Amino acid sequence: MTNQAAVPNSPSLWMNSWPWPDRDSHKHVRGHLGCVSGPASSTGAVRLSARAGLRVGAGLVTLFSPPGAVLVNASHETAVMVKSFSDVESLKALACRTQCTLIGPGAGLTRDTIDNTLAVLEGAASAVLDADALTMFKEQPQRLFSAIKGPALFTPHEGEFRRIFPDLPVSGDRVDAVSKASKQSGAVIILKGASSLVASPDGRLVENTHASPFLATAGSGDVLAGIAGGLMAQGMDAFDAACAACWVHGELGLRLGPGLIAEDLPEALPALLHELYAART
Ligand SMILES: NC(=O)C1=CN([C@@H]2O[C@H](COP(=O)(O)OP(=O)(O)OC[C@H]3O[C@@H](n4cnc5c(N)ncnc54)[C@H](OP(=O)(O)O)[C@@H]3O)[C@@H](O)[C@H]2O)[C@@H](O)CC1
Ligand SMILES: Nc1ncnc2c1ncn2[C@@H]1O[C@H](COP(=O)(O)OP(=O)(O)O)[C@@H](O)[C@H]1O
Repeated sequence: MTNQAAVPNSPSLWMNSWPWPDRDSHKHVRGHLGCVSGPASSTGAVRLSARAGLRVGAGLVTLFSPPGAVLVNASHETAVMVKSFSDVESLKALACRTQCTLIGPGAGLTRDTIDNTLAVLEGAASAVLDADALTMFKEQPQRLFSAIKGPALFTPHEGEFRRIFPDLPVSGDRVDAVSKASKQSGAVIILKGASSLVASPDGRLVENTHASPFLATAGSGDVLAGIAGGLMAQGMDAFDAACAACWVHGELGLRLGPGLIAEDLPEALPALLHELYAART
């Protein structure tokens, strides 16, 4: 047991590290987020992440798309860019040009997702792994953990957490489970749920209860991953970005309430960001 108490999440924990642009900032200074698309039939999830990353302030967001999904991605996107990759080497080369690359939402339960996830961890300066990028390592979690070179954030829901940390029961002491998981893997972890826990390998631990049950809707977690990735692309520490993303995501859920769908979340960000910007010290 860790006997560790989680610190309640609040803007005071991360507001001073929020990456606001300077007067002279240009888009390249504001960071480049890459988001890896799945196949043509499942591109929506990662587009939600990309949109959230752009809204939260990344200067550039590019969808890295397999050739067969380029048309569907390009026909949906305007400010988000689309680049094709045909193999792991070309994906790695694209990820190398980002400050953060996100993979997993809608990636698909295929061997390609394993290879692409490893390429992202090798190429990108930092990485966010969600959904299928975690699930696909359920038979070989150590292979995933060994591939982490830089800051990495995992954003599992409980089902995904159980798959890659089968020895750490989340049905019991969640704080203990997520703390150990973070140390075991070397990644910052958001264990999502009605209350979300954020753990860092260095022992930091925060609990976010600032949220709404209306966030329990398809694609909401994809947006959370995109917010965190967008902040990491702008240079925010992975743990601070994870805490900030949980709070902001929760606040959006509280504001939007009944009728909320995932697409609403990135579009509601500007009003909230205006308030945080005005409140900065
Ligand atoms: N718009 C789009 O394109 C969208 C596409 N999406 C994409 O779909 C793919 C599949 O993702 P997914 O999360 O829906 O399914 P999956 O990984 O099979 O896990 C489901 C199983 O896990 C368990 N479980 C336990 N606790 C849980 C919890 N708190 N929350 C949820 N599940 C929990 C539970 O099983 P049980 O514990 O009941 O046995 C449950 O049956 C993935 O690529 C994702 O990105 C989505 O993002 C939606 C929007
Ligand atoms: N009852 C709830 N109260 C508050 N937040 C919730 C609740 N249920 C789910 N959430 C949040 O909604 C998001 C759901 O993410 P996830 O399960 O990955 O869905 P998806 O894969 O559809 O994006 C998480 O951020 C989670 O913390």
